[in-house]
Amino acid sequence: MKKRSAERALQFVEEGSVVGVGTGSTVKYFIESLAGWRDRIEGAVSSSDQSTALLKKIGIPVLDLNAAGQLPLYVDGADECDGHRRLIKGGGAALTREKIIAACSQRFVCIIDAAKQVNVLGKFPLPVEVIPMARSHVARQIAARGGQPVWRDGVVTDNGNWILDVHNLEIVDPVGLERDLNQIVGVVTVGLFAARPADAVIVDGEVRA
Ligand SMILES: O=C(CO)[C@H](O)[C@H](O)COP(=O)(O)O
Repeated sequence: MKKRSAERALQFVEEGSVVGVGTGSTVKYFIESLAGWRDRIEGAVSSSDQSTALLKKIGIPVLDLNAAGQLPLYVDGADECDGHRRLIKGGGAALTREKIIAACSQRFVCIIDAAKQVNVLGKFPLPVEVIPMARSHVARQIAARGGQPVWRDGVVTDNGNWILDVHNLEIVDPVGLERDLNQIVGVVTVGLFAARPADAVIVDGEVRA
């Protein structure tokens, strides 16, 4: 189902464009299908070292976002998706670059399988990227808000930071929580994509606008 969603996303790719590419096992299928478009796109902007390596392997030029400017399309997976196309992302620890590329893209197409769909976000632990020296401070602030932060020990993001996975959250106000957690000193990025949700979601190969 992940592969079907990934392949369907090709219909959004524009001839001669630069494509924003996310991270994860679903995106891996998208990158594989993008191989057929190698000569029809200018290149890709990648959200992680992992995706960069895969893109280069199939001969797609990886461009710097600052040089590429605004992108017509960003394709990425998600860990959870609600009925308003709001997402939890960051299971692969690439949330910061993913959020930056999403912010720079006209259309964000999210590719998932049906198991990722939820009514209320929060069953999947919410990833929060933190500056290493602020880990305990951020954890205390999150605990004071009722969350249960767990350090993803041993994981260092592509930006050299650490991840806290926050359990026990029933996220009834995703935009409010995203804004609130963003205010905590030491937080780099919250894995809630609510203020800027996806524009379209492909579930099991079916487009849901
Ligand atoms: O946010 C992500 C990486 O940071 C991924 O999109 C998310 O974890 C989904 O991954 P997968 O497609 O492997 O299920």
